[in-house]
Amino acid sequence: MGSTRPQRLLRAVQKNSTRGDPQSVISAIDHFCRHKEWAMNVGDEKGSILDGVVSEVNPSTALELGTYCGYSTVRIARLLPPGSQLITLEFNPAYAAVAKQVIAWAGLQDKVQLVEGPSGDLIPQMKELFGVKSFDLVFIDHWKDRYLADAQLLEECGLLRKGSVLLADNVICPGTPEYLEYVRNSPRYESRYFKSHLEYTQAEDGLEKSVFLG
Ligand SMILES: O=C(CSCCNC(=O)c1cc(-c2ccc(F)cc2)cc(O)c1O)c1ccc(O)c(O)c1
Ligand SMILES: [Mg+2]
Repeated sequence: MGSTRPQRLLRAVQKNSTRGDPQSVISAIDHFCRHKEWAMNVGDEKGSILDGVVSEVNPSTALELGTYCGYSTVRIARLLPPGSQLITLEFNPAYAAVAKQVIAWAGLQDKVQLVEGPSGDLIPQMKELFGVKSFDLVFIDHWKDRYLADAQLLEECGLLRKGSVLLADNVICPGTPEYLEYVRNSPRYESRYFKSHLEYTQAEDGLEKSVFLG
């Protein structure tokens, strides 16, 4: 049984970064993806935009949809103030197993709750499972055809408050047309596009930042 790409990415992290140093973990993954094997992390260019939004929001409670190998989980968690929590949902058990180890290697396991399962089932359980009142920030980076359904589910479950920020990856490539149409036309959101590139490539992509108006 050969190794998978996420397993090879994890080995590169353990080999080329310092345990407990999130920045070195981020750099090791970016180097691996740029020079060895492309992988669907948000990457360094869009990652800097993500950092800016996280720092601006300074969330007490944040949610990530789509953990993959934990790259954006580490980017977000390293910027969280003491006492704040990041909950990250991953459907794929193999991805979750690698992400857990990447997050632990970075030393951020105390700030992160990684939950395995389908977002559509888990979102309605956030209040009872984690005592979440509402999310200050939601980073959306999972199945592109689940973005709209899960944004509306967050609204319906009362998990967004006036000022909550949704930040969505891949709104151009692979693309999330129905989600974009919704947040850009709904009176309940103030939406803005951050033009960038698909991770580690020159293809256009970008992040959409949408503030929930209540
Ligand atoms: O992978 C998933 C769905 S979650 C990952 C969503 N993310 C993406 O798909 C994603 C994709 C791309 C991208 C890929 C190829 C291109 F040519 C261009 C762009 C970029 C991103 O930044 C992404 O976030 C999954 C689910 C259930 C399973 O059982 C399972 O095996 C796998
Ligand atoms: Mg993505």
